[in-house]
Amino acid sequence: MVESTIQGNMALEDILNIEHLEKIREFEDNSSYYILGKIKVLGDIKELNKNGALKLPRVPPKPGIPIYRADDELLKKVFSKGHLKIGHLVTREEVEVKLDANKLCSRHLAILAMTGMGKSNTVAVLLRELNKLKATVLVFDMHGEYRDIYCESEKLRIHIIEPKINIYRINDDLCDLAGVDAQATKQRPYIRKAVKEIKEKFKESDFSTVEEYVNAIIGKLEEYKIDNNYKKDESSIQTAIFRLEDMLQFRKNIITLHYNPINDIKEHYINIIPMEELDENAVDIIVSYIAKAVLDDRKRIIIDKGRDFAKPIFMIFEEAHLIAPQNRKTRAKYYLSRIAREGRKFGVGLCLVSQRPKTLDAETLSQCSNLIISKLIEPTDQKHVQMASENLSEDLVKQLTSLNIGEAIILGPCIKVPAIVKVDRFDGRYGGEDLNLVELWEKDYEESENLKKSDKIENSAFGDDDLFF
Ligand SMILES: Nc1ncnc2c1ncn2[C@@H]1O[C@H](COP(=O)(O)OP(=O)(O)OP(=O)(O)O)[C@@H](O)[C@H]1O
Repeated sequence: MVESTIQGNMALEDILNIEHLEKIREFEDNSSYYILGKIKVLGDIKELNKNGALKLPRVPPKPGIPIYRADDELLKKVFSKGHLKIGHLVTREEVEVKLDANKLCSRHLAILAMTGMGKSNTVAVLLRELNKLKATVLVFDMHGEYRDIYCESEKLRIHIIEPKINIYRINDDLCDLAGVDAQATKQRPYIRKAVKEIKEKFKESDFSTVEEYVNAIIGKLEEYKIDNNYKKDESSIQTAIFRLEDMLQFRKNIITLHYNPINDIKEHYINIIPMEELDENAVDIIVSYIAKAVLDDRKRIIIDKGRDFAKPIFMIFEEAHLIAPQNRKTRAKYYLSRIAREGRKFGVGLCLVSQRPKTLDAETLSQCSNLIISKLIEPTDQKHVQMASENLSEDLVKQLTSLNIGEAIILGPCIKVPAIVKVDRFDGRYGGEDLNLVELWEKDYEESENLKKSDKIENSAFGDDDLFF
């Protein structure tokens, strides 16, 4: 791979001022210019022909040997043998780049780029390609971008899972879901005590609705309120009751009973969980609840039935820096890093999508061996990614600032050698695309003008006394 080139001219090397330059220019001709290319040896073709792998030769090439432009057929052997058609080499339109789906999903993936550089488009292309492989995918769709995804070339199997949480199955998170302050040292123990006593007395099946269950907890708290032993905490207990009543009122669309998210996941479908209406706290609780349920479920399948019965699943987390932030403890971060460490053995793959890599948890990011990185100009973002991924070399980092929209450096086990790829434009529609504001203004203005005209016509034609009743 030619990493960089410079152009020079021996005759101009020591020029000190413009007059000299003008004089020299009268005599020089094109032959005095030279181009110097810095190359990186990617591997030995003989090995490639033998077993399709690119092995670095032990000995560097001799100085002065001829250099040839690699022909497309050779490049196709390196880049076009995978399962997932993601695009083509940025310098070779005819050389398709196909990624190894096994290595991509089992060794996890991070899709990183500053905003507007094509992350969601890349996700949409991957979803289409994974759908062709009948993959089971679960997308935590923070902006509801993929809810209405539509592809021209491929009938996508899409299943929408409205975010829900079975609050009988959670304990401490119940206080958070109810919005009990993390420092509420009195409310929390009382809620925990009430939940514990209720669960000792009743099974989940004893409650037909989530209201019944929450009101049972509130009933318990009411008992504590009139109990002399807890008199001193009466106001805290009352506040806890208010919080639970608020939860019933404001979170009723996401709290439920008798629900296991695993039963909601359709195998071989792109399962999308639109989370645009949830606040950060609810997102954290739901993402961790589902991520834990998936990991436990896939583990149990392998432990009970063996690897041949594994049900691989690829989970995509948009806005991953909000879910697994670098400097903040969240539930979801704990489960994401567990999946990043253990998921490979149980067929659970992770894809983190972020436009703020420096705020993404470095430990979780470092478990993503595959990277699709588009333009990152923030040096702190670049440094953070480089520290988290040993395969991202200095020379590749230098390329990051010059990438255009839709161009990405792809590296890791999913591709034989790092490459700069022009990602295909998704052939369909997803929610994140840039709006054509001028077109929308024009259309909306015309519609409103036509509306005014038709109102005028209506009024003038009928006038007031002609209205038919
Ligand atoms: N591979 C591509 N080829 C050509 N144009 C692209 C490509 N990917 C994205 N674009 C253009 O860039 C725009 C933004 O793309 P996209 O929504 O994928 O960016 P993004 O990084 O997800 O942005 P955000 O961070 O805001 O979600 C798209 O509307 C499209 O016009």
